[in-house]
Amino acid sequence: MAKLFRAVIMGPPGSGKGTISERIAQRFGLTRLSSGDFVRENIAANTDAGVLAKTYIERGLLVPDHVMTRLLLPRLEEMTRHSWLMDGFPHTLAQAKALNSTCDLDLVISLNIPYETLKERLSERWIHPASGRVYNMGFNPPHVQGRDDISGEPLIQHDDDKPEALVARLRHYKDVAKPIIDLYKSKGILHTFSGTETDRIWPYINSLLSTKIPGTLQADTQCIPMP
Ligand SMILES: Nc1ncnc2c1ncn2[C@H]1C[C@H](O)[C@@H](COP(=O)(O)OP(=O)(O)OP(=O)(O)O)O1
Ligand SMILES: Nc1nc2c(ncn2[C@@H]2O[C@H](COP(=O)(O)OP(=O)(O)O)[C@@H](O)[C@H]2O)c(=O)[nH]1
Repeated sequence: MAKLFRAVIMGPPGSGKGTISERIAQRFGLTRLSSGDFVRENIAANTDAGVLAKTYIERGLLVPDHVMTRLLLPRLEEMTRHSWLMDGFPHTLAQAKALNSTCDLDLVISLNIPYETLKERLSERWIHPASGRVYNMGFNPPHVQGRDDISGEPLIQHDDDKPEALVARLRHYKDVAKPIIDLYKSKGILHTFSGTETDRIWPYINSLLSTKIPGTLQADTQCIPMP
């Protein structure tokens, strides 16, 4: 039986992880997994891990590694018959190691986007908080200004996306991502894409994945449950 395909997309805030993973999911039929969506779902469902995660998010903090792995790894273990692409996890080396002992990743996409571009994009990013749908007033504006296309509900901007918060977020990303990137590089599965426009990067990602994915989507290799 063909092998399953498991991939991770990494990059600083605003680098296009959400936008590109949506395109990959549509084009290749992978299940798109987003750590932010998992966190929001668990908070909404009041699970133990969700209640705990909320106490950090409310203070503008990242969710600690042990809570994130408790949230995510069981979901991955359920995905035994799916190929997937993960956005937002791992965010730390500890998370990368936990993921490593659960699944063999086939490929990691790392997006390398200049700071000025990130700043511009994030200042124009608007979000529908309930669904996580992302808009950009220049690049992919909503049909009706300030409203989500599907629900019609109001869009919001994250305080985090303001330029004054961005410098610190990017510095933090560089620090935490370096050892993860080194780890994936040493495994030979890292592919880095640089540029200022998603539409120009996309053809390269598309052709890379076309060489890696064909016929790989219906296998039943398994994620091994963590001890
Ligand atoms: N891997 C993770 N480790 C710790 N906390 C996480 C992780 N993934 C998500 N979270 C938490 C902290 C985030 O502020 C929150 C929402 O996640 P997410 O929607 O990915 O954030 P974001 O939209 O600010 O990221 P980005 O700007 O990179 O798109 O969930
Ligand atoms: N102008 C412009 N905006 C883009 C481009 N690619 C993505 N965006 C927008 O930039 C913002 C950040 O993209 P997103 O996919 O959310 O990045 P993430 O934070 O890495 O998940 C969103 O508002 C996107 O709609 C691009 O090529 N040009």
